[in-house]
Amino acid sequence: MIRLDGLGKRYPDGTVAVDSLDMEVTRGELVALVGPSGCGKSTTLRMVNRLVEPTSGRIVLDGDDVTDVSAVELRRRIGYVIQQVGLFPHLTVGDNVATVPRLLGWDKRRRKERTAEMMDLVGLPAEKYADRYPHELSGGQQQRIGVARGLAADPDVLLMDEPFGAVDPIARDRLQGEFRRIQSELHKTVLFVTHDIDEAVRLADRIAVFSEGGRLEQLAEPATVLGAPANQFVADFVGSDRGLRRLAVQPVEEDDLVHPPVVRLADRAADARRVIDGAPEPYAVVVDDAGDLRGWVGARTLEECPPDALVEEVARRFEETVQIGDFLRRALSELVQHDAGWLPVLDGDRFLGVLTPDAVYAALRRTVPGDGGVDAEHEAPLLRAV
Ligand SMILES: Nc1ncnc2c1ncn2[C@@H]1O[C@H](COP(=O)(O)OP(=O)(O)OP(=O)(O)O)[C@@H](O)[C@H]1O
Repeated sequence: MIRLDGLGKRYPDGTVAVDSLDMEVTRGELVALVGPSGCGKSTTLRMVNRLVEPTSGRIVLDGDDVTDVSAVELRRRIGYVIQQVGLFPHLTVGDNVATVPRLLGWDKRRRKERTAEMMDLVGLPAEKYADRYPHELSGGQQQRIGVARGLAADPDVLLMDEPFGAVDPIARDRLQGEFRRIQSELHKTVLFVTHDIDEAVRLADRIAVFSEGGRLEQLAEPATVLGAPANQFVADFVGSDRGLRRLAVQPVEEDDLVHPPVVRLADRAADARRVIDGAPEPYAVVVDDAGDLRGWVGARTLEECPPDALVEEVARRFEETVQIGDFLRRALSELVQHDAGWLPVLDGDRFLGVLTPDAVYAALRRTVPGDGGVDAEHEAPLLRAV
């Protein structure tokens, strides 16, 4: 979808903002560009829509070299959302959203319909907000209108430069969540500049880590960048708490699970007790005949009830469960919140096993595909701190 071929920018004063960048972004993918200040992220982005002219290399968009495409045509194909410029203060919010459709000569009715659709998408209905002026919106609302404006002409590609940079952390968190939802509906091809590694981890399909001079140090999925940084630069950039960050991107997998004794609803208490006897922990998980989770039962309860009582009569419900594939962060947060030693993991209703704090720790230490960068010894102390 977007291919950068030996792309470079040397500013007239001799500053090499981007050296020779090769990179591909596939259709529907969101790639976050991260790196220290001044490493050429914004320059890279602005070369894609030709706000900055490259001094070397090519940008190929869906097979077309974009230097051969007119600026108007580019604007239709590429949406642009930025933090700094914001909205035109003298235009209403509705007119701001309709900026590109107006430039493209859409008629009034089509513009109005599209504006209403985009404003709904970002949760600010046109009836209420379209006639306001930007200063009559909160910072977070303005950012949302920025996103609506970027999407208004239904571009294939969206370039976003610190789009949520100017709002407080809570509004930022909400905007990120909303943008994830929008992206899961629209599947735009997105290049997203951020200095916030957590934002990149949360939103990106892949993260591109740049160093000075627009050098690409690693381009990989968030879990790989955090779990197997390509080199010391990337490891330092993503930070010493990357072990914790991995919680947000690493899913619970079957191999992580511990398998306690399992009893059935119709088992007798005495039989269930015998099943628990040999186990390291004094409890069993209770399932029905279909293997669906129905609760748990402790050894003491089974001892105290009549031996021919049914498990069904004494089983207790779990307060929380997680699904296979949920992220470890959710699992760990449930374990901590309920002060639980174990958390059942389900596939739909079917019981698969339990996750313990030790199992979460082991899962975080699991090597990720593409390992071979910074070695495991380097990583172990970081994870031990989790
Ligand atoms: N018009 C310009 N003339 C000269 N140098 C420039 C110009 N614009 C940017 N630069 C330089 O190019 C380099 C890359 O800048 P760029 O804005 O792309 O970095 P960035 O990674 O987006 O930084 P930040 O995270 O601070 O926004 C910097 O050294 C910057 O000073």
